[in-house]
Amino acid sequence: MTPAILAGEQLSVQHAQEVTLTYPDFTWPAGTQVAVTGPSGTGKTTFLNVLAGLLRPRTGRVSYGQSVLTDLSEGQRDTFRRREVGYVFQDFHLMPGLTAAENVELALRVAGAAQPSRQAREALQRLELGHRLRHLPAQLSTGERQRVAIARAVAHRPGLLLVDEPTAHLDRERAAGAMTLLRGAAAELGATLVVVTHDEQVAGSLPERYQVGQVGV
Ligand SMILES: Nc1ncnc2c1ncn2[C@@H]1O[C@H](COP(=O)(O)OP(=O)(O)OP(=O)(O)O)[C@@H](O)[C@H]1O
Repeated sequence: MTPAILAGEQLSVQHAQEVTLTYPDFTWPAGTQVAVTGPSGTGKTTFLNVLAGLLRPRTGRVSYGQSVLTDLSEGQRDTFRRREVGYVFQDFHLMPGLTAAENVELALRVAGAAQPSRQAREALQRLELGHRLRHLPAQLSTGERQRVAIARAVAHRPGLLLVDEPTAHLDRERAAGAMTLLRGAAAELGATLVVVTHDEQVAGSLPERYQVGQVGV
């Protein structure tokens, strides 16, 4: 994939009649690594979902290179997400009935990868999970499950890596390790890394910060 400038302007999202979330404008060159911070409930996860094309904002536009994400049809946004986006969910969202390798392979197939099973194996090996390929998520530690989720998110070489609360389930040492992995993976791809976090230490480990916090009614 070709990493590209990610930009947003005049963004707001309405979830329900009474909740309107507004976002500051941003322009992030390819390869930017940014922490999204702000009080609970101000719309950080919602923001990631807009960037992923999972959610259409009420107002404003998001562009990624030449594509205006907010102008795309739902089908086009699905294609964008499968090809350009790697998303590490807070609770990982691994398929419980699939092994570690199958979880990564499935994402690669969906992204149209040429050799999904070899690429899945290699992605897991790079994250030091070569000895866990045939394990089910329930047979893995929390840190290992997270590494599978990271492998799944980066294996198709996305230009945009979105991560929700990567350290929520980890102790301090593992949290630092997870951030090193994510930053290294993004740097290797030249991808933009957007990390939602409550953890000041995590936020401080990233060079840029995007503060979310205005809730309108
Ligand atoms: N699908 C939805 N339908 C209605 N309201 C929603 C929906 N998703 C989120 N909200 C509301 O939108 C607001 C922002 O939610 P969001 O999860 O994006 O915030 P957050 O900053 O990530 O929160 P936290 O830090 O607690 O995880 C909250 O008030 C939430 O209740």
